[in-house]
Amino acid sequence: MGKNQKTGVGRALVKQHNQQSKENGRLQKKKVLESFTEISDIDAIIEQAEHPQQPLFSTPHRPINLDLSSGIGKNEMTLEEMRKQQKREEALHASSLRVPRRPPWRAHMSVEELGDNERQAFLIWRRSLARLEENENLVLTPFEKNLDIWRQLWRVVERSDLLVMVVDSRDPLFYRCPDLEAYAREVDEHKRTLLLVNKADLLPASVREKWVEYFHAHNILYIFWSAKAASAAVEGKMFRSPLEADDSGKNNNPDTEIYDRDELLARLQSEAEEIVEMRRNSSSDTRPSNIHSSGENLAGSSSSNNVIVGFVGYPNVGKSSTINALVGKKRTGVTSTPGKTKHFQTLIISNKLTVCDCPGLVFPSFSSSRYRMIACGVLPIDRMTEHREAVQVVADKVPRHVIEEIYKISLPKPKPYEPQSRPPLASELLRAYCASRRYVTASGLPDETRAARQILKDYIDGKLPHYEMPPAMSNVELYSVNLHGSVSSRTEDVDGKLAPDFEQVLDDLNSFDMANGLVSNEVTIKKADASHNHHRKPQRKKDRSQRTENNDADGMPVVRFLQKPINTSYVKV
Ligand SMILES: Nc1nc2c(ncn2[C@@H]2O[C@H](COP(=O)(O)OP(=O)(O)OP(=O)(O)O)[C@@H](O)[C@H]2O)c(=O)[nH]1
Repeated sequence: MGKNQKTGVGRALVKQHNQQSKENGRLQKKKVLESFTEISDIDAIIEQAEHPQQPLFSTPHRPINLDLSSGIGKNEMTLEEMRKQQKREEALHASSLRVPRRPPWRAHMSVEELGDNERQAFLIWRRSLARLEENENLVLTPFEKNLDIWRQLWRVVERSDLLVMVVDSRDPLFYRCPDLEAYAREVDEHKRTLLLVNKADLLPASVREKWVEYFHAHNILYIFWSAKAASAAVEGKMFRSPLEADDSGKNNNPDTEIYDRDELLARLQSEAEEIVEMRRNSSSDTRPSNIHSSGENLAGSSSSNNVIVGFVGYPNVGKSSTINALVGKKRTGVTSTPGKTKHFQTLIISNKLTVCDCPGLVFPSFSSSRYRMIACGVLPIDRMTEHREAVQVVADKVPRHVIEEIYKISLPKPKPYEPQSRPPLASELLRAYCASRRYVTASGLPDETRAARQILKDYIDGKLPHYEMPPAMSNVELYSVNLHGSVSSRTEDVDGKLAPDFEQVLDDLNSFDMANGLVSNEVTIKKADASHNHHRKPQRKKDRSQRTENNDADGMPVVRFLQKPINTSYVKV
C-alpha cells in the first residue's frame, strides 16, 4: 500500500487520533506524533493536571543522577562498591522494567472510554517507573513517554503473528527488550519474537560465531541480516562490507550466515505460518478473555491465509531499511537520524505475507547513560549538549590505534605514570581531530561541537568499528581481535590495567619538582644514578617493548579486549 493512498490502518489510526484530540478541544492545529524521551517533570505535572485522578509520582520526584561518583563521600562507598550495589539493585528490579500494556478493550467501547482507559493505564505505568527512580541506586535512562507512540506499538503487537525485533548487531542485547517478547506472548501465547540482528555487515564472522553460541544457549530465535547489503542487491548495486575480504573463507558455520532478501522472506513467512498453524491446532483460545475484540484481530491474521509480520525496535536500528529491502523499493524513509518513522505502516509483500513497520521506540532501561544512547544512535545527535561525554563513549570503545589509523591523527600518549592502556580522553580526541581538520570556531577555539558530531556519526555509521561480545564470556578471558575480525582467546591474570611503573612516576615527579624549583638538581641526579645502578631502566624498556607489540604474525594491527562481567564494558589492554 503506497504512501499516497488514502487507506490503511496506520492512516486510519492517525486520523482517528487527530480527530479525537480535536473533539477533546485540546488540539487547535494538526498535531504531529512526536517522540518524547526527554519530557521534563513540568510536562508531567501538566499532564497530571489534565488527569488529576491519577497522580504521577508517589513522592516528590528527584532528578536523575548520572554521576556515579557523586555519592562516594556521602555513604563512604568506593566507586566499585557502588557499581556492585547498583548492579545488585538492577537485577532485583529488572522485572519492573516493563513496557506499558494496553488495557483490556472491547469493540463496543466508545472512543472516549477507550482513550481514558489507555491514558490511565499509561499514567500508572509512568508512576511505577517514577517509583524506581526514587531508589537512589538505580538510574533510569530516557525512554519513550508519548502514549501515542506506545499506541502504535500496541497495534503492531496485536496485529502481528510474528514479531521481529530489529537490533543492531554491534550490541544486540542493548537493543533487545525481553519484556516486549513477554508482552507479545501475553496478547497471544502463540505469538513469537525473532531477533533480526541487522547491520551484520559490520560484525566479523568470528564475533557472529560467539553470538550464535549465546543465542543458542539462551534459546533466542535469531537471524543475521544486513538491510544495506540486501538493498544494494535489490538495486543491482555492488555492496562491499568493510569486513568482507577478511571474512571470506573463514565463515564455515552456516549459523553465522547473513541472510539475503529471499531467504529472509521465506523464513519470516514460514515462522509466521507455523504460528498460525499452532494457533489453529490449539484446542482452546488461550487469549485472556478480557482483551478480546470483534473489530480487531488480536491473534494476528489467523482468519486468512495471509500472515502478518511486525517490525519493532529502537530508533535507527534499520527497520525501515529492512522493509524497503523486503518490499523491493523505497516505501519508508531511511535516515541516520533516529525517530524518522512516526506511524506504523502496513505493506503487502505478497498475497501470503504482510509486514508492518512500527515507529522506533526507546524502551525503559537501567544505567545506559544518555551519552551512550546518543552514541548508539537511539537519541538524536542534535539534542546533544554534553558532546565530550558522548565522544568519551566512542573513545572508550574504539581502540586508540584504530582511531589514529582511520582519522590519520596522532593522539597524545598517556603520561608515564598513567595506565598505558587507558583510552584517549574525549578532549584529546576532539582537539586532535579539530587540529587535523582545521575546525575552528569564530572565536578561534577548536570547534569541538562540529568534531563531536562527525565522530559520533562515524561511530554510528560503522566507519569507526566497534562491537560487543556476548556477556557469558569469562572476565579472565582475553580476546585479541584484529581489525579484520579474527578472535583468539587466551587467559591472563590481568585486570586490564598495567602495574604502575613507580620508578617512572618518581622520575616524572622529579621533573615536575625541578621545573617548579621544589628540589635541587643534585638530589635528582643522585636518585637517577641509584635507579640506574639497580638496573631498573633496562627492565622498564623491556616491559615497554612488550606493551607496544600490537601487530599479529601477519603484521596486522591487533586490538585486545578484556571481557568484563557486565555485557557492555570492555577494557582495552
Ligand atoms: N551498515 C549498515 N547500515 C545500515 C543497515 N541498515 C540500516 N542502516 C543504516 O542505519 C540508519 C538507520 O536506518 P533506518 O532504516 O532509517 O532505521 P529505522 O529503524 O527505521 O529508524 P527509525 O525511523 O528512527 O525508527 C541509516 O543510516 C541506514 O543507512 C545495515 O544493514 N548495515
